Amino acid sequence: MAEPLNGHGSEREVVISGRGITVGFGDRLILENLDIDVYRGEILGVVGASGTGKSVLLRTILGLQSKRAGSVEILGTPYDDADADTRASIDRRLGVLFQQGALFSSLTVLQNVEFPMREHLHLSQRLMDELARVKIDLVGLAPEAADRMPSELSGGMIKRASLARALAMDPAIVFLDEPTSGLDPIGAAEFDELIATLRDTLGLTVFMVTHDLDSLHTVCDRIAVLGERHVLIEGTMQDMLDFDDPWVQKYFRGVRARRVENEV
Ligand SMILES: Nc1ncnc2c1ncn2[C@@H]1O[C@H](COP(=O)(O)OP(=O)(O)OP(=O)(O)O)[C@@H](O)[C@H]1O
Repeated sequence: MAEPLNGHGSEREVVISGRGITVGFGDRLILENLDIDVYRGEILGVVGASGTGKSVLLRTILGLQSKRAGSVEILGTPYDDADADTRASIDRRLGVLFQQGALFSSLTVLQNVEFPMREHLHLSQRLMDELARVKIDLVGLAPEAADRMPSELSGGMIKRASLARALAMDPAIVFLDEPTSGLDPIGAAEFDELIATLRDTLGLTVFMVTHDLDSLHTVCDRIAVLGERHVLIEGTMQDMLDFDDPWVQKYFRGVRARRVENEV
């Protein structure tokens, strides 16, 4: 297995460990005997053809999708068999940004960011407001955005607001499902930059499902490719380029990939 590229993951402390993960729907197996490790402080990009099970894997790690076999350990604790209290304390260390942003449309940005705090913490309204405004600032939104409704936000602002909510509980690990989808290239590059900055400043570990070759080139320390119901290969971008598999070659060395390579 490849070393993470940057110093953050050099101790190679595993913060997510999935072993033998098998998930199916009816008679269709999506993931079979899949192993995956995520190291503290790294940004792992999870890629694969459409329908290979990237979102299913993310949901399975989070315990939102039941599996037929396998185990998941998060932050050194077995997650599957954990009692409710242990599970809740792990959940508090995880932040999630789902594919569609998934903000509550009837709540302001501030109220959306406060939502997880309300669920998990017992804080005064004033303190929650203060903390939520810090998160809103952290993701690069103007203070006025706090009082806006999601319908009044651009796509990029929705992603940032969703990220602020994912950061509400000061998570150790953030899961991002296609965070740059629907953003224009400039918005996507800015979001990538934000993710890298947050990783550097907050020491986050990031598990990012993405189709975005720019993101893979610019912010991901390691990449895991899903295919044939398991992780086909994991490693650095160079490992991807050297890997002898038709889909991997086409994906990382295709026309779009060459354009990205020339630009970064
Ligand atoms: N709840 C479900 N019931 C039945 N099938 C499902 C369910 N969830 C996912 N699937 C199927 O599992 C497969 C993998 O889905 P998943 O959303 O994980 O793909 P993906 O790799 O994230 O794809 P994309 O890149 O298009 O988002 C798909 O064929 C999908 O139809």
